[in-house]
Amino acid sequence: MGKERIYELAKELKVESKDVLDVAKKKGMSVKNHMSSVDEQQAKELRSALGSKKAQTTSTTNNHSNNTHSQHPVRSHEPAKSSTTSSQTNGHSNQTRPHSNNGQQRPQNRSNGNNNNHRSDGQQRRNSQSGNGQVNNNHRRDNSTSTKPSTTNNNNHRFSNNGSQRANDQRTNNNDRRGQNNNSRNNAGSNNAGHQHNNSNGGRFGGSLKNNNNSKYNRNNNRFNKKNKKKNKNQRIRETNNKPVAVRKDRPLPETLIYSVGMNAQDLGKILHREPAEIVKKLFMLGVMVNQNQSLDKDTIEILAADYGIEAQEKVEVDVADIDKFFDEEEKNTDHLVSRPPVVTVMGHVDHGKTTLLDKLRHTHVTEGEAGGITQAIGAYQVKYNDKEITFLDTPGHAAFTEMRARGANITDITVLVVAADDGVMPQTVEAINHAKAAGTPIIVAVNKIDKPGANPSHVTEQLTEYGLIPEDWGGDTIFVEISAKFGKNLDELLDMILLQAEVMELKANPDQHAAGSVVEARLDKGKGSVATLLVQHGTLHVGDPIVVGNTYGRVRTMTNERGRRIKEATPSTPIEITGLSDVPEAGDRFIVFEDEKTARAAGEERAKRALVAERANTNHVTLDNLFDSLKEGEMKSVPVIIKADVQGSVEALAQSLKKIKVDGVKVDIIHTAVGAINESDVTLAEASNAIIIGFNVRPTPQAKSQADSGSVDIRLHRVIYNAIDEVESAMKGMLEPVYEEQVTGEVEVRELYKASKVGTIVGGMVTSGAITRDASIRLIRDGVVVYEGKLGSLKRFKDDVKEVKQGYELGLTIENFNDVKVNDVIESYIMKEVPVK
Ligand SMILES: Nc1nc2c(ncn2[C@@H]2O[C@H](COP(=O)(O)OP(=O)(O)OP(=O)(O)O)[C@@H](O)[C@H]2O)c(=O)[nH]1
Repeated sequence: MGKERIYELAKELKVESKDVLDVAKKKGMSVKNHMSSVDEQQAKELRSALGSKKAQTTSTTNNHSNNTHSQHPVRSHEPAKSSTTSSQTNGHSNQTRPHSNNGQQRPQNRSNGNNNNHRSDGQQRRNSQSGNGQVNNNHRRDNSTSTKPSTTNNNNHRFSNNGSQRANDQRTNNNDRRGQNNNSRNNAGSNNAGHQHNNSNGGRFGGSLKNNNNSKYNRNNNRFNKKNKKKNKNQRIRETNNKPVAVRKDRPLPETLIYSVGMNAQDLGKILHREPAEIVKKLFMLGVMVNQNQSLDKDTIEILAADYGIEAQEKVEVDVADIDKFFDEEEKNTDHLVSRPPVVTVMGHVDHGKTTLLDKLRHTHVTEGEAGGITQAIGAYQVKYNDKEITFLDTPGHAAFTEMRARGANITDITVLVVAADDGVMPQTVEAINHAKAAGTPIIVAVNKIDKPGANPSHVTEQLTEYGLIPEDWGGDTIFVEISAKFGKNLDELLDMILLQAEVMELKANPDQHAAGSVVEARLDKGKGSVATLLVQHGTLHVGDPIVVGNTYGRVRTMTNERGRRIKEATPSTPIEITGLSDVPEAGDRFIVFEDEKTARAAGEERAKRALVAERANTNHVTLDNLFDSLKEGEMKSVPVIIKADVQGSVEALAQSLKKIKVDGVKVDIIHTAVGAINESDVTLAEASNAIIIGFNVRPTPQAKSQADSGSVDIRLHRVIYNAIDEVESAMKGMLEPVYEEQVTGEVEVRELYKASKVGTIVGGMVTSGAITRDASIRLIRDGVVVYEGKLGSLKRFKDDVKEVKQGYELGLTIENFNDVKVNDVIESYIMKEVPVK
């Protein structure tokens, strides 16, 4: 217990500070003014001296006006904090116990850590024995009793009151609102008292308690009173009764604090049902100095939780943008598995007959009821054979499509390797084998063009054994089918083999889940917007499904099969063309169906944002590490190229291939790529950037063509990707500055020297190797050291000027602007020769 100031005592005892000072001085205490302080013992003395005086005055007043608004507060409050020795005090305590024990008061007491609780328990029991009437009586009696017990009581009063006052002051300082809360809490205490004593001046009792608090607790109450001084007391009591009680502090802590990293004290306060200020304070005690809005890290939050004695658990944030994760989840979903058609990719070398085979199958083995339908080039289609479906992916077959094909192989179950029987294994045949092997897909070899006169199927088989593809007849396990795609020979056998292989593989999927799959290709259609060919790999895709495809999203607006027929749903292994996406996805992108469009949108937008960030991060920033490269790049020439193609897949493939062209000193700079015809804006862009436009399977619009002609923009149209690449490559080579290489042509040994006043030193010598020419550059070498580099002044054989002197012949020569030649020097002649670009 600390010291107390005179004015505080005066306030408490409701007397003038002067009176307290006087008494103190009389008692020999060293006090000067109202700010002087006295110790605990002295305060006790003063209280008893002044308190008894005061009490006498009060009791007199009470006798006069027992039922009026008297000075109840002082006395009615005092016993609340008192322990008792006399029966009167007991009575008094009993009636006041409910205040301290009721509602808000209890936790406050607990937090104050005083002894009242212990006492009040016992007292409560006694109180209940005496009953309400008794309480009231006690109370009434007490109102008029002497204040004798207050001597002892005051100690306790001080004890408990100091505690609460300290807490209260602190709160008031921290937060004004808190101070008010305390008021309301105190008021709540009085409210309860009010309820209990309603029949016998309970209202006044309640009010008095409040007043008591006001006088002792803090300025807030005074302020509150000032504000309301015009209102009468009853009104005030009513208001007090209606005031919402701040219950926050008393709400229990959650069992587990579920948090996210980066939460601040305010966020945590909400979860913990605690004031943010309390959390800030707690953190301060734990050595973390933060304000309410500062983000907290994982460790801090966990320490805080531990300090509160509760578990902490980090909230698992679901990254909706991670569609690969969702895809994997759908893939792992193995409920209700049913057989699905195999997905087949046809690969092989250029012109070996892939397209012919796919076209033939497409036209001969169409799904029932759809015969005669217009076949769309959607990059994938299904054929029906023996009541079973097979899905064929029409992936572009050129080596330049490597990347896409590698992606395609991921969705492929079986690879059909087409090898022309008249041509045998070629580079892209090997490449296709490697891709299929890398993807782990079984290979069925279709030896094609067996109808051709020069066909040699067994040679093909032999060649393929080198790559591990050994037919069953030869002890291997690879299926070989000899076909003629052009004439449809053995195509049924090929389909049989595919189905057989599929059966062995037990291909299954669950059609009862959200659809997931991959993009086969995508394009921008003038009328329909983004059009994507998707292959459903898991689940069933429905019209209206909210979907995220790569970095785009949307709702499946329309769904058509390869024959342009509208369908409502697509089961596993079905290729379909959909519209309704926000943007054009890329071939090989994955798609996932979401529960609702909002999440799909959020995921799609987030993915697009991340892709943009990644792309930006990829653009070269100069760092110390790449500074040298950048400087070198500064010397590089670039060929700006605009790529327009019919489908996204071709755009990608062409772009990738062009980027891969290696010509030292020149690089391809792809400034724009898009799907669709070459339009005026492409030409404008090309004009501005001095770019070449490469059109793959597309044509320029008439306006674009005339604009290009007048602006002399180079538009190159191709249908074969190789040609496009070749063309760009040669353009790049043509751009290079010629590279020259020194070539030593001959050597002359200096044997004699003649000095001529007009021409300087004349060298007589012999060509020891090669030949020396008049226009060659020369180097004078003495003892292995180059002494001079320059040009010849003259070259003679005997007296005649000559253009060249060959090995073994003597000559005479002069060196331009140089005479310091010595016998035995060697003159080396050389030329700079242009080196062809590799
Ligand atoms: N005689 C004969 N010719 C065939 C056969 N299959 C394909 N051809 C021909 O071979 C040529 C190339 O066939 P495509 O189907 O275009 O070959 P591809 O492998 O698709 O070629 P790219 O698309 O350029 O990679 C065409 O002229 C076809 O008519 C066949 O079984 N027999």
